[in-house]
Amino acid sequence: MEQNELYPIFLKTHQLETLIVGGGFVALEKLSFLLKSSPNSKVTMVSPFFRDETQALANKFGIKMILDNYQNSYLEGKHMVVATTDNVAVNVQVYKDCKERNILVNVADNPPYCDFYMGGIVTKGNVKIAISTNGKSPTTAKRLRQFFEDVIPDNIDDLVKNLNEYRKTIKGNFEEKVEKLNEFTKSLVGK
Ligand SMILES: C[C@@]1(CC(=O)O)C2=NC(=C\c3[nH]c(c(CCC(=O)O)c3CC(=O)O)Cc3[nH]c(c(CC(=O)O)c3CCC(=O)O)/C=C3\N/C(=C\2)[C@@H](CCC(=O)O)[C@]3(C)CC(=O)O)/[C@H]1CCC(=O)O
Ligand SMILES: NC(=O)c1ccc[n+]([C@@H]2O[C@H](COP(=O)([O-])OP(=O)(O)OC[C@H]3O[C@@H](n4cnc5c(N)ncnc54)[C@H](O)[C@@H]3O)[C@@H](O)[C@H]2O)c1
Repeated sequence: MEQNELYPIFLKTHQLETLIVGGGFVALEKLSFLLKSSPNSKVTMVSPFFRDETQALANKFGIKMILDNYQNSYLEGKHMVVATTDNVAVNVQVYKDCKERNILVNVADNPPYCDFYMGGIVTKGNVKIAISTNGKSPTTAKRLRQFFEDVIPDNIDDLVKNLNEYRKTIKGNFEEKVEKLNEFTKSLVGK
């Protein structure tokens, strides 16, 4: 069976500078999911035109808006870039400019021009699950996200917090602590 070899990482987007190029429907979708998961993300958007819905969301979250065509100078200081324009040549240029500068880049909805994919994301308190179909079916990623949002109990966060407290009370060296935490939680996976 074909395997998904992507490596998920959980970015502290409030410590990173993100640029979204374009201000239309796709920009709105990518911005919405970014902010849903990470409301304190530091985002700049550059586009000669912003749709009203994009503008409204951006205002709510204090996103920096630049009314201009993309230029490579806007990449300065950016760690991560998402290109969403309706101009293929511009998106490819963004991709090339980012590669030259070692900036992580995602040309939305265009897998060959992505260093990373956006995923389906489920958040319950401190617990977060990211879902990828290896770029094969975003619809499946969305449906799985909805499924897990439904079946994972909201109080999963209580378990995490309780274990965090319990962990502080355990005496002994690292190995003894790990053993106790594993013993305490083994019923969760029926082992
Ligand atoms: C998960 C999610 C996150 C997000 O957007 O933040 C996401 N797409 C979502 C929805 C969605 N996107 C599209 C549809 C319409 C149905 C369809 O076409 O399937 C739907 C479903 C809907 O809207 O119902 C259109 C589409 N998307 C891509 C292509 C190109 C292609 O597949 O080749 C096309 C066709 C374009 C065309 O026709 O030209 C590609 C990508 N979309 C990805 C992410 C990356 C792979 C993730 C993975 O590994 O699974 C990847 C590779 C790159 C990227 O963009 O990062 C978000 C769900 C969030 C949620 O609900 O939780
Ligand atoms: N909307 C969808 O669900 C969808 C699905 C699949 C593919 N696509 C494709 O994705 C692309 C974008 O779609 P959309 O619906 O967001 O289009 P859109 O018209 O809503 O938005 C395009 C945005 O790109 C901006 N733009 C154009 N040239 C630019 C430049 N030089 N620099 C910066 N910004 C620039 C425009 O100002 C506009 O804000 C299209 O090529 C479309 O075919 C869209």
